[in-house]
Amino acid sequence: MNAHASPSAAQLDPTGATPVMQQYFDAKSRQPDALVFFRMGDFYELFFDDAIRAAAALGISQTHRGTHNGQPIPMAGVPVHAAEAYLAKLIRAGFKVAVCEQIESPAEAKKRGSKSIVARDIVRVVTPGTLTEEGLLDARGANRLAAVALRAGQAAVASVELSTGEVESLLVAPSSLGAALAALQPSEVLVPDRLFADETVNLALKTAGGLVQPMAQALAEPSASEARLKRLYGVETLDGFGGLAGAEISALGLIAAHLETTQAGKLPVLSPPRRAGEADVMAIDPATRASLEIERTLSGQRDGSLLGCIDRCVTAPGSRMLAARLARPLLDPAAIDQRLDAVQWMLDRRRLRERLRDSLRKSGDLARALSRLALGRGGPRDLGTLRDGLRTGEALSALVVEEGAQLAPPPGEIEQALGAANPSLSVELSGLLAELEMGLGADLPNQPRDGGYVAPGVRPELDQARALRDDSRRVIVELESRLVAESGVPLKIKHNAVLGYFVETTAGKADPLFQPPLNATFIHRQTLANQVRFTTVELADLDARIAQAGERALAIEMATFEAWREAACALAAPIQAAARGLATLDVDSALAEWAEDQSAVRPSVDRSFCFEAVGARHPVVEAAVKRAGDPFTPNDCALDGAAEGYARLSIVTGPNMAGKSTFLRQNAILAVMAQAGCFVPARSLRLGVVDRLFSRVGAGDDLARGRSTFMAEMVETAAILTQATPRSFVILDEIGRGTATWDGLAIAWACAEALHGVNRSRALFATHYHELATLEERLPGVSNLSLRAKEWNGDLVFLHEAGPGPADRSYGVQVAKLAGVPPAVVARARQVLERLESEAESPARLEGLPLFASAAPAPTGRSGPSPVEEALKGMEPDGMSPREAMEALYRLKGLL
Ligand SMILES: Nc1ncnc2c1ncn2[C@@H]1O[C@H](COP(=O)(O)OP(=O)(O)OP(=O)(O)O)[C@@H](O)[C@H]1O
Repeated sequence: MNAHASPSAAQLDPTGATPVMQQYFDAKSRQPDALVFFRMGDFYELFFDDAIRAAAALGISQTHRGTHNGQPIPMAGVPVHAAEAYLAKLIRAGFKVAVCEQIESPAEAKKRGSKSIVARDIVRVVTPGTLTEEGLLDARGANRLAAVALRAGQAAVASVELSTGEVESLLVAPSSLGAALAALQPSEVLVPDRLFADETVNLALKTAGGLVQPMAQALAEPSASEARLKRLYGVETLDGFGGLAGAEISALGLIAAHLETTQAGKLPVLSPPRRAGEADVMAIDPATRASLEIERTLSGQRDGSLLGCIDRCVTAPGSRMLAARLARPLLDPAAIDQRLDAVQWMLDRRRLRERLRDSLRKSGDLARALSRLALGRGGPRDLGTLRDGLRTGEALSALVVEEGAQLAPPPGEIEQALGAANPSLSVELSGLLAELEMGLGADLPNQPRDGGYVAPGVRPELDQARALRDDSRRVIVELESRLVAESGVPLKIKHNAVLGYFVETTAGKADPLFQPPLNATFIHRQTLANQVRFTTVELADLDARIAQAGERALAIEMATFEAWREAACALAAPIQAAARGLATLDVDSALAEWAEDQSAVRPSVDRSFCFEAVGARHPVVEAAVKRAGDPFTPNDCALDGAAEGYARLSIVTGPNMAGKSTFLRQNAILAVMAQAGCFVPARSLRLGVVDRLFSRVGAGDDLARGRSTFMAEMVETAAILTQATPRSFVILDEIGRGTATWDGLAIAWACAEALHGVNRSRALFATHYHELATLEERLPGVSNLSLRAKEWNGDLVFLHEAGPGPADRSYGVQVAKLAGVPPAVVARARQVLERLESEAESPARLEGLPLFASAAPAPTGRSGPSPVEEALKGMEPDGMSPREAMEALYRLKGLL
């Protein structure tokens, strides 16, 4: 990562190292590609190459500690109490960190012999996908560890959200790997070596983002994977998970292997894998997802994305669930209706909704707290989060009853969520809640060893130890005044970690304490520049009693914590269900809140091929336009895949800046929102479910992958033309604009014809090639739409209104003027334009084109294979790179 001269410790010969460094070498050899955080007292130390790399990444100083084989050992360290912030920085910079802890106290080590050093072991390897700490996670964002595997022609994407214990497995066609991964937005992806070497998979991995971890091929082998998976879940057979396919077992097995190493044997509490099929969710490829800015803007921000705009959730788990819904809209109208019923119910009950949301605000992140507890990283504060979450669940059900809303049974989704979140319906959960309510004190520290969190009156032996400790402290105060009175010396009793309790006085006043008779009572301990410290037999005795009582109190607290922790982990499944219930109620009420605010309506989703939007708006652009004090113009859009009621494909024209892109995107976003179960910003929407959504809107250069703008555009267009179905919804913006005019027009023309006649998808096709408007007369399912602008006193006024018919002209020169292009250049452009327009041939020459060019060629009467078939025979798709495949496709097209 950084230039450095020191070799990695993993390559050094450990012979001759001190015993502590032997331990270090041993740890490093087990995690050669991770930075090793080696615990030494209050610091995590890094050595050799790790020290140099970490010091550079963290901006901390690097020093040396002793020598190894005659060379100074580079060292850098971070204090244990501040380690989390440093860890976060290293993980973000792309490092893995192995935490090597002292696993016994120095006193325990001494028992084995005076020369023994404390035992150390790697207790965890921190990677981006295995984070669970609050400080390291984005509260409103998911943090998924994914794995991909391929077996018997099927691909699987498995994922786990370790911080909540959710596991999922998805079986897809290998060509859909990219889309499936993009929907998950993993932080880390595990991939078997062999698959990593595959160019297409590699591309999909790069697009999805996250740290890619190649894994030994052997870890993905069937029997090894199965065994690991059984171990992870503690089951004898995987049958209970409902016939996992081979690829799924491999992918889940990779996750199990990774968790075994990184969690050093501590088992997380995981829910059984939730199976999702490609058939259940709308496929949205990575380019479409990015261009519609569903979860993030093109520059990677949540603010300004669709999610950022509509998210009114009051809890972080709610926001995560909403993000997951938008990432994967559903396909089944009945399932979509269930979600919409729940939003409608919340919308109809404003007062109840407000009270529910107030209550939910106090609920915290139940699932993440539970996960930390299960992994042994949790503390009393996490138990407090469990208590608050369960208490909220109880309060919500009570609220619903209070408001009389249970009289007519709530929709299934609400009823189920309320039931799961309500601990009073389960003896065990209500028992745990009662115990935590009673047992947890007011101050809840992060670490169990900080003590003070078990409430008084819960454990009599704890109360006794505390009383003894506190009583002794009172005796110390008395002792101080007594010693002052007896000695006549102004002294104080103080405490520190090294000496315990001691008597302190200033150097100038200390003399009498060294002289008889006082020296019989005061025993000298330490002389500093300005102070002298003593102890007395009585004080030493009290010190020991206080320390013992304190230790005893802490031991009782830690044992109590452990008992509660175990009780909570034993109830992992119902607690996770309660967490999901609370998140569901948050999402449903937040969507209702947003719908009320934005006058959004319930969409009607069915199995037709219709798309009928009336008075629709783009939620994000509308918000931006309104912030600037302007109104947003709603627009209608009607398409019919069956091309019966309306056209299947609309050619959208209009001047630059007229609102074409906004119009295209808003209709695609409406489909996403409706199928995700949200109300939509429109006066009405009727939608026949969309199986795949494609958007090719203004791609930039993809230099990282060595593609020009035009090449990137064509790759995306090729994907659409090969994958879009009659159920799909396609928006294409200015196809062909990145090349010579006539080439561009020709490509745009051919694509429109293919979409209309071959793919038969519902499509909006924005273009500046006005020649395409003539397609309306040539093809039965094509209509023209345009976004209007008018000239007013020589200036252009945008109406942002979509209406039937093509645009009359481009107004490009007027837009250039609006943009502040110097007047002389604008005037010259006008001259050139007039000249070109007068010379231009009429579109009549297009009339020579054959109708339905994309239809299959007529039979030639020849009996042998066609040139296309011949050429196809000679092709070896498995050995082709995507670019070669594209080129081959063009060659085939050329043969037609
Ligand atoms: N329906 C609308 N109501 C109000 N303002 C709108 C509307 N649609 C778009 N706008 C405004 O117009 C601006 C330009 O819109 P958009 O980018 O969609 O135009 P375009 O026709 O695609 O332009 P170009 O052809 O230059 O790409 C938007 O940023 C927004 O501010």
